Amino acid sequence: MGSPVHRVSLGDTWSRQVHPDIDSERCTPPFSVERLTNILDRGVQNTVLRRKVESIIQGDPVFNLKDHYFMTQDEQYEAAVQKKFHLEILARHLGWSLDSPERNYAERALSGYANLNLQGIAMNAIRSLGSDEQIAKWVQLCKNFQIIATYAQTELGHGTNLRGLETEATYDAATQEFVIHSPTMTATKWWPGDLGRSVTHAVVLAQLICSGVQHGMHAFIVPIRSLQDHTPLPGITVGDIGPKMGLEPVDNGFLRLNHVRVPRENMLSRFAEVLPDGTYRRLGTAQSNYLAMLMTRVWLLSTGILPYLQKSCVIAVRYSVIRHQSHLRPSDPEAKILDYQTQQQKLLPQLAMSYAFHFLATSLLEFFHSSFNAILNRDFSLLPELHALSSGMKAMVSDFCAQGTEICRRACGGHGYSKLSGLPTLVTQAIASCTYEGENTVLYLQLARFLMKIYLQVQLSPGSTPQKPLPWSVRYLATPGPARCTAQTAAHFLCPDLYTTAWAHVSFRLIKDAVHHTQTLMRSGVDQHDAWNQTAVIHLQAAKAHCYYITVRSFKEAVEKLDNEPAIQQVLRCLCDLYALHGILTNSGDFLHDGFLSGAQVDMARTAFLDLLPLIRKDAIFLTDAFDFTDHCLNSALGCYDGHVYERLFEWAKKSPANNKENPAYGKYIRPLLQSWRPKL
Ligand SMILES: CCCCCCCCCCCCCCCC(=O)SCCNC(=O)CCNC(=O)[C@H](O)C(C)(C)COP(=O)(O)OP(=O)(O)OC[C@H]1O[C@@H](n2cnc3c(N)ncnc32)[C@H](O)[C@@H]1OP(=O)(O)O
Ligand SMILES: Cc1cc2nc3c(=O)[nH]c(=O)nc-3n(C[C@H](O)[C@H](O)[C@H](O)COP(=O)(O)OP(=O)(O)OC[C@H]3O[C@@H](n4cnc5c(N)ncnc54)[C@H](O)[C@@H]3O)c2cc1C
Repeated sequence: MGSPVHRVSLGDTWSRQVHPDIDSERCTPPFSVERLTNILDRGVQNTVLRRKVESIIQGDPVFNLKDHYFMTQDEQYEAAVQKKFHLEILARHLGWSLDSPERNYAERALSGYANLNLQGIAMNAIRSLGSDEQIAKWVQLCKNFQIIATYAQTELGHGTNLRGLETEATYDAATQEFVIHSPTMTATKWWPGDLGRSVTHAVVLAQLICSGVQHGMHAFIVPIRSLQDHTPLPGITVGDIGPKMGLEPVDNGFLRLNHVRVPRENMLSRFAEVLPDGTYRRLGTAQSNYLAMLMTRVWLLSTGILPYLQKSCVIAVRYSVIRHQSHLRPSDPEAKILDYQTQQQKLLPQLAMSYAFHFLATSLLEFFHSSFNAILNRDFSLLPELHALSSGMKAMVSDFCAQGTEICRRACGGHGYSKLSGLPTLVTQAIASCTYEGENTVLYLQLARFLMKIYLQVQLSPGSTPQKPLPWSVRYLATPGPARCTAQTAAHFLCPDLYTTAWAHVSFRLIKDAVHHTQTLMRSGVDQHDAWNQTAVIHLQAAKAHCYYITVRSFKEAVEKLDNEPAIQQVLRCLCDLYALHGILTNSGDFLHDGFLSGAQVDMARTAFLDLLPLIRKDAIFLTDAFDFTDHCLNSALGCYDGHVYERLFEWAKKSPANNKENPAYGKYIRPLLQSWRPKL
């Protein structure tokens, strides 16, 4: 086991002793939690390094998070910049370069509490859209924090429809400059993170116009604020967009550009360039400039989105073995709430999802890394699949993480509503990820469009070997499986091949149905675009099923690779079973629709699912400990490693400014109100 001292980090006196209710859960680990942590970290050396970095972070008073929940938005913003600044100084001192593992671990430990993260997304844009010279120049400036940048694409009027963006970049051959301009109110850039009060530069996405001809969305590096005194530069109107649902430390901003001139070299030109005389040369495809979003979507899955669900699981599961409420049997002492089947049914599928998405994000990242260099060298053959898959997976993971964090929050009853639990912050962070970096419905529909194309391609040449092999994620569309599920007992549903086949079947059928509906409409004379719109809900359902199938398959394959870790393989197998069956049960209509499953088989699947709950329940604390989040990073009164929920909640509440100053409302209103009746008493 890893040293608990590493995890018990808040320095509270009672932390030295772990609460007996959580201690007893950790008595006899059936597998090595430490090994599982190493697997999640992708190597023991990474675990060692991560912990070293986390100890440095949590030992430094500037990174203390204790007062965070009592801060105003303004204070949270300032504290988040302070942390970023301090991290930068520390990193220079310790030699942690911006892309180093140490730096990533430090960011993970401070996730949500330090800002200026759009610097990373702007760098993604420069790395994917810039020429080698531009990368060398601008990435270096960003890395050194000589400039602070954001990615400014979304406008007041358009976020999804990128062809509708109104910001203009008109080339002036006389001066060899672009004139960047917001021609209308709705062209105002709206939402970019760190823009409101912090950045000096923005990667601005604008419609390129050369000699009166529009060439679509291109990226331009635009200075926003003076590097001397941080005042907005001439022609720039910039500010904060005001209060939001969450993400208080981030200053999301607006930006209006009034004929701002930037040199020709500031257009990112890997996939398109403008020659000095104004000649436009396209070097990629019309969508090449969308590459920055694709890269960020893949990157965000494991760094920015999944941790919200994992942390929520840690907090809710730990709390659920401390919290006692009511009695399982009248004569028994009050039960731990995690012993109620309904509590297990809420939390354990979320835990299973946390693992499923970890392996999914890992395989997507590997796919991305293996194809990125080819794309940069203008080999776009893998791009359609990568775009479709990353769009669908970003939508699915953020959707489920948003639902899952909220399920965890509600599973903690009243205390889950307290910000001190950490859960409300995690919920609002996860919810934001359903919208940013592509609104989820829109992203699912991108995947659906790809699936329809592949399906039609397969149908055109049924049985024959296609000229080039189908992309790996959709190969199952060429080989439909059995029309009926063969399961005859509940135990049969614990077979990974059986439930993976079931998911492939449902996904295949929904894609087929969606395409069939679209084509029927088109054959009846409905125009192609209307037909798509009138069947979009069905296509959406198909895309979701495909995503579920891919997740089940990647989880199954990841577990199969763990042959040399039989104990861990066994527990992860249970989680994989639970994940697949939970999906079947919550979408049972789709499996019953064409008789693939009978009602009796759904009952069997439910029995298998319910039987898994107590098995996983006994390992639940180990499975959450394995994520190895420090108490500092969880920043939750409910979720600390030591289980001292009530003491911590009480101590933290006592620190509230409301308890430490005179009540201004008393003198002004409460006393006069109470006293207004006095003469009559
Ligand atoms: C370490 C710890 C750190 C912690 C760290 C946490 C930090 C937490 C910070 C959070 C930070 C948030 C940061 C948010 C930052 C923003 O939110 S930035 C703004 C992001 N905005 C978006 O994502 C907009 C989403 N929308 C889109 O991308 C486009 O509208 C769509 C959906 C792709 C559609 O575009 P369109 O031009 O209408 O294209 P469309 O006609 O649908 O498609 C044309 C063809 O191009 C293809 N295509 C479209 N896109 C692509 C593409 N990318 N590649 C290839 N082909 C493509 C289509 O498949 C289609 O192919 P065919 O079917 O024709 O063969
Ligand atoms: C917290 C946060 C941070 C952000 N950070 C940044 C940033 O740093 N930089 C940046 O540039 N942007 C940023 N954004 C903006 C974000 O990327 C956009 O909000 C997002 O892409 C969605 O665009 P939209 O707001 O225009 O929504 P819309 O596209 O207007 O969506 C509204 C509704 O219309 C539906 N809809 C739209 N188009 C279609 C369609 N074709 N088919 C079917 N339904 C459709 C959607 O499904 C949705 O239900 C951020 C947003 C948030 C919330």
